Amino acid sequence: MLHVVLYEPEIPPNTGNIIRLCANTGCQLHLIEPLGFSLEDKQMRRAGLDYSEYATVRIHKNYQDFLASEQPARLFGLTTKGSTHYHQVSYHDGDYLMFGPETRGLPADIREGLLPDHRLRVPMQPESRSLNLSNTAALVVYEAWRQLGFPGAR
Ligand SMILES: C[S@@+](CC[C@H](N)C(=O)[O-])C[C@H]1O[C@@H](n2cnc3c(N)ncnc32)[C@H](O)[C@@H]1O
Repeated sequence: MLHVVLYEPEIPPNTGNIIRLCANTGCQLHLIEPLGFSLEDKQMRRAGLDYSEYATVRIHKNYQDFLASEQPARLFGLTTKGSTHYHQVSYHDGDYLMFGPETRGLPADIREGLLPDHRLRVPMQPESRSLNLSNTAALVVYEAWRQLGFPGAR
């Protein structure tokens, strides 16, 4: 199983999209607090998620708690400051794919704590600043799931 990690997400509809993405691709979703909203938020409810989709979500109090409880063997961080392109990685079952908050991205200390070749970037035009969080998650999750042979898909 692949794992998706949202570090301190801020915008409810992005997290709603990613909950659905994880439910559809069989990923475990980890949300690292503080969240910029409540999971009961009206905008989250508007995403129309059902109970089984929420079942993919695990909440962690902070990054240290996440590391201590999950002990990820391989943790990748998606960052506009990454040097490896996301499609050049050979993904493994059990990999963790972490994404930063919408307005700030992953903090420098967390980025720098990752192996340099685990800091992944999605190619963009030179003048572009960043992609939308949930679009980025969809690209990377589908690339990793594709490489694994779409396990569990029909
Ligand atoms: C809206 S972006 C954050 C923008 C922030 N100013 C930055 O430069 O990281 C939210 C998250 O989406 C992901 N993201 C967006 N565009 C990306 C790209 N081109 N390459 C890798 N990750 C990207 C990252 O995880 C980022 O933390």
